[in-house]
Amino acid sequence: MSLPEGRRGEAAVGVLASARYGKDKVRVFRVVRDPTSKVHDVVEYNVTVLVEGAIETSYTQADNIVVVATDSMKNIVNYLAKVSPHVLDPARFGLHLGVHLLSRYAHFTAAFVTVEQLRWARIGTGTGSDGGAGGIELSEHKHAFWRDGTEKRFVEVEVARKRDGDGAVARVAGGLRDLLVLKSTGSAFENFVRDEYTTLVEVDDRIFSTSVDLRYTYGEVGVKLGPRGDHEDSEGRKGLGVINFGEENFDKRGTGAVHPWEDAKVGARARETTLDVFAHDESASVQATLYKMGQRVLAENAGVESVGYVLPNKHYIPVDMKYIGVDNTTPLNAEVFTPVDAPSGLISATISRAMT
Ligand SMILES: O=c1[nH]c(=O)c2[nH]c(=O)[nH]c2[nH]1
Repeated sequence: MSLPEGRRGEAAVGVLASARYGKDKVRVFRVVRDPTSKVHDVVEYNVTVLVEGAIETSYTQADNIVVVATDSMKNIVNYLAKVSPHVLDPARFGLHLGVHLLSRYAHFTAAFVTVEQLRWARIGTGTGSDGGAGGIELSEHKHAFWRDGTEKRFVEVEVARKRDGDGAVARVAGGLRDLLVLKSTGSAFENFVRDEYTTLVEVDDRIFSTSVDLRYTYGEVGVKLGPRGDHEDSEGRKGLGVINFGEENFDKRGTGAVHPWEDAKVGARARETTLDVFAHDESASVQATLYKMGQRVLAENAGVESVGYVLPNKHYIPVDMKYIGVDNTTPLNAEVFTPVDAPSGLISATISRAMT
């Protein structure tokens, strides 16, 4: 078999095995105003959009005719943030973006969209500023928000064109990153391997702190693609109408009771469950607590197929005060700790739904 040619006509030593491109870290903020109630909803996203398809020649032949500029992809993210009815829901917005990219550009075979959501929470009206909801049943401010921690929710959407015929399949994963938690008891670590390398003492009571990264996956769903070209809805908005999350746009094959576009519920439930297990488990180890979290998330969310956690074990070391005659190391006397940035343990696992 002849090798492809390199730049100066010599035989290339490599072949393009895979190629994917797009825009990373598209920062977008959207406000949705209700003109009647004057209540505003806001979202802030970091969006990544990547595509695959008939783009090889842009790499191998320097042929940009197949390239939709990454700058245009950024524009598409902003445009859909303006016109998509799904913009307030990261999973639906990600699906809309993926479906729109394949509907609009026939030579793309797959789109990979990640939507990371930053936490803007309403300021409670109890904080006493004007603009509060006053007499109506709303205890939170209509248009003032605060950044509720560094935790982020994310959704990863892959929309892949079916090889035969119309439509595409969507694979969706959701989760959260950087949820920092700590408990000051209810955690032990005993009966581990003791050998010539062991210095760690066994403890039946310790501080347990971790920064939760959670990622869960849904079963594949069928998706309809919109008309090719500049599809417009009745009000002339391009890109709308290709997805509406009604039954007619999705087939449920491979999913259970929960669909990926219901991710808002699943994400909130998985977060609550993670916090609940963390708080209440009499932890024998990070590993054992992680496993219980995964089991609960699977049990409570029928459409979820697998749950993965990455849990750093953020060590808090009791300060040795024997030099001054003070006991700060035996379990009940350990009160002053040094939080250790590095090294940390790193415990991860994925729990998949058992085949029945
Ligand atoms: O929960 C734990 N799991 C480990 O594997 C481990 N290793 C260690 O030093 N401390 C801990 N804690």
